[in-house]
Parts: sequence; structure tokens; C-alpha cells
Amino acid sequence: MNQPALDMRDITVRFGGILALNQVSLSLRPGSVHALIGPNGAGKTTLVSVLSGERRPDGGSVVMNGRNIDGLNALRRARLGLTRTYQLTALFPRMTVRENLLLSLVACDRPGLGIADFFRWRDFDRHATEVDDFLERFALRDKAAVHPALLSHGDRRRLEIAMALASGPKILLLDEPLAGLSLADAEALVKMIETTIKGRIPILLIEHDMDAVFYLSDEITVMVNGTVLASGSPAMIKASAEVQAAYLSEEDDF
Ligand SMILES: Nc1ncnc2c1ncn2[C@@H]1O[C@H](COP(=O)(O)OP(=O)(O)OP(=O)(O)O)[C@@H](O)[C@H]1O
Repeated sequence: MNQPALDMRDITVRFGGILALNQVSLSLRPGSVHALIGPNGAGKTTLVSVLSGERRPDGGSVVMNGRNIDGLNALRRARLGLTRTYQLTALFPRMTVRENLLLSLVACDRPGLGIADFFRWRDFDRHATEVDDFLERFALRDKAAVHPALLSHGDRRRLEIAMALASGPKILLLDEPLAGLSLADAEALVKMIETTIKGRIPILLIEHDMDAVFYLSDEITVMVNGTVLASGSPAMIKASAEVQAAYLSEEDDF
């Protein structure tokens, strides 16, 4: 069997007296979409912060494509291609959509490049075709010259995911990509994730939209109170009485 893209073993995190993660283990298989679901406060975002290197766990270890990354900070993990998107979009406000995308592509080629260097060294021509391709695939062509503040929420979210993809990730951690989107925008983004990312880059997906989770995922892990309640195929999770009782029955849209 192929080695996991990410292998988390016994991750434990405490916030004072709160045990946010209690020996959580989870494996992300190469090329798969693995959803992490559970009620508010289950520990999903804390686990993603441990993976991205923003939070040091009190116990446990993380192996990425066979390499132990426990000692690496967030920047070094990002440079290895462990790429996180956030619940709130993080874009460069003074740059246009095209420049934001270009920055991700350029940064992928030159990992040490700072923002100031980028403004001195805009290699528009070399990446023009690639930028156009991203604009097209993420339905942003007519917004290329617009600044992020003038974009709709759906446009901003698509741009952020396009930028994550343009940076050449080996693994994507998508933290509630559909949060706050209209039904139409959410459906469009699910289709884009399916056609442009799924099967190519392994994704750990945190999402409360159960239709999207069950549509996109190859595997689902359910967390409750900082522990793993169940992990398996979407069909197994849907059929689990324990999961129904603890979580899914609470979800209006399921
Ligand atoms: N910085 C912090 N300080 C103290 N407690 C925290 C902190 N961050 C998270 N917690 C607590 O840790 C637990 C797990 O929170 P976490 O945000 O990881 O859950 P979640 O599953 O991502 O929830 P949501 O779906 O609402 O985003 C909760 O009890 C939360 O209150």
C-alpha cells in the first residue's frame, strides 16, 4: 500500500484545563479527499493548526509523505507544500486578482521571494498563460484587473483556492471553503474542487456542508469532543448509528 500523504499519530492539545485534542490519529491517503467533520468545538481547526505548524501539540507526531515534520515550523511546512486555506480569506488587498495569482505562481518558483522583491521583479510574461488558465478555470477572467475588496465573497473564495493551487501544493488543508457562500457559489466551488483538484492533490477538508462533504469525500473522520468517533467511507459514516446519534442528526441540511 502507498504511504500516506499525511499520517497523524496520537495528537494531543490542551488549552489550560481543556483537552482540545485527545490522542487523535488520522491518515490522509495520496490523491484522496478526506473530510473532517464534527460539531462546533470538536477540535477540527485545532488539528489543522497542528498540521500546518501554527500550533505545537502537547503530544503526538505528524509524518508527511514519509518524513517526520514535528520539528518544522509553519513556514518550512508551507515550503514543503503543506498548504492551508482559512475560514476567512487571506488575500493581498493592494494587488489585483491577476497579481495575487501571479504572486502565488512566482513564489512557487522562488520560495525565498519577499513581497518587496515581487514588486521589483514581476515576471508577467513567463507566467501569463498559466495565470490566464487559473482565471479561466476559477471563473475569474472578467475580474482579473479588480482588487479583492471589490470582489464578491464567492469570487474571493475562488481566488483564494486558485492561489493555494497556484503555489504548487503537495497537500491541501481546506478549512471551511464553503462558509458563508450562497448556494450557487457553493455548488460552483464544489464542482471546481472536483474537476481541478480531486484525485491530483490530497485534500483534508473541514466543512459543515454535509451535501458537499458526502459528494466530494473518499473518506470521512468524525470528531466529537477532541476525539475520533468514527472514520471510514461516506457510506459507512452515513450508516453509523453512533455518528447519527452524536452528530449527523443535528445537521439540518443532511
Ligand atoms: N486559543 C484557544 N484557547 C482556548 N481554548 C481554545 C482555543 N482554541 C480552541 N479552543 C477550544 O478547543 C476546543 C476545540 O476547538 P476548535 O476550534 O478546534 O473546534 P472546531 O471543531 O474547529 O469548531 P468549529 O467547527 O466551531 O470551528 C473547543 O473547546 C475550543 O473552545
